[in-house]
Amino acid sequence: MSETGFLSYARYGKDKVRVLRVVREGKWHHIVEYNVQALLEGDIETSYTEADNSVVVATDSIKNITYYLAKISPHVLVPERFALHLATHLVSKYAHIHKAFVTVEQLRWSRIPVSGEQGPAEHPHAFLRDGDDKRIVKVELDASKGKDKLTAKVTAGISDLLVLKTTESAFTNFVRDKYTTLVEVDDRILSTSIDLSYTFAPLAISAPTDADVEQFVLPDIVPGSVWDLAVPTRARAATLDIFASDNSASVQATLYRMAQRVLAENASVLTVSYALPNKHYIPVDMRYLGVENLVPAQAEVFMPIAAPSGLITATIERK
Ligand SMILES: O=c1[nH]c(=O)c2[nH]c(=O)[nH]c2[nH]1
Repeated sequence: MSETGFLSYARYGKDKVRVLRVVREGKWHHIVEYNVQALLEGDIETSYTEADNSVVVATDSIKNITYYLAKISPHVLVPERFALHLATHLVSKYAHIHKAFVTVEQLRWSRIPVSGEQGPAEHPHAFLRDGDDKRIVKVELDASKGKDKLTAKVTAGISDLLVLKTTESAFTNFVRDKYTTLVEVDDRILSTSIDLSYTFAPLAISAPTDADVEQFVLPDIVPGSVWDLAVPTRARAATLDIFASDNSASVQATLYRMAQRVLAENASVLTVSYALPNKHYIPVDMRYLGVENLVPAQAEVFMPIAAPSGLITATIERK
């Protein structure tokens, strides 16, 4: 077969591996629910170019490894640590695999509040989905300089955090020309579904051999580091706080303030990126009924517009 193209990029693996893990600590049960994507790169070209499956770790096996690690990993309750453990095992186990790309999406489960004997309490084993936003962790593990010289790039963040405010959002002074129909408003509904991601400096990881996969030792949980669970908590709180309290001149300006706050509060974070769709809510024109509903600060009935939406994105880097 004469070939006109060459393989310039190849990466494969399993997507949407759904797993719920229960950790029992006496009567207190802890859970995490993850959607995992685990992709591999390495000496796999011939599987594409020569139909050579001898270099293919089946995606079914990658799924099985994901469940095995969910069972045995001491790091399973922390998505950054679980993703790193899984990625490290994948590149350590297979000599011809040089990079692993693991994305863990964590769904929200919080303890159901109950009335305890001494007042409000949290239930030890009953949970509630208290939001559609997810915690997202991406690990890119690079073993191309040797299996004992691993470096990991860790990105973490949030997706689908849906918010809305009913005032303290304006949009004025934008370009006006023959294409402009939008009117300036000093008061509007602002709603967005927040996607946030933040990065850390690359980490050097000492790899386990296959034999000690269960004893994988990760770096210590240093306050402010990638392992510090206060980082995701603070980043989410800062994002919500700025969204609520900023007197917004635009999505762009509010985004920038959110990112500055996340950088200021988390010394180990190097870059902060947001993708903010501007989910428009349009005041309904009822003048044909003699009803006023168009004065921005007084409008009461709005039509949510599913599409199109604005989409405002940016990355802010530490100086
Ligand atoms: O905050 C906004 N930024 C924009 O860039 C934009 N464009 C638009 O039509 N409305 C808005 N709102």
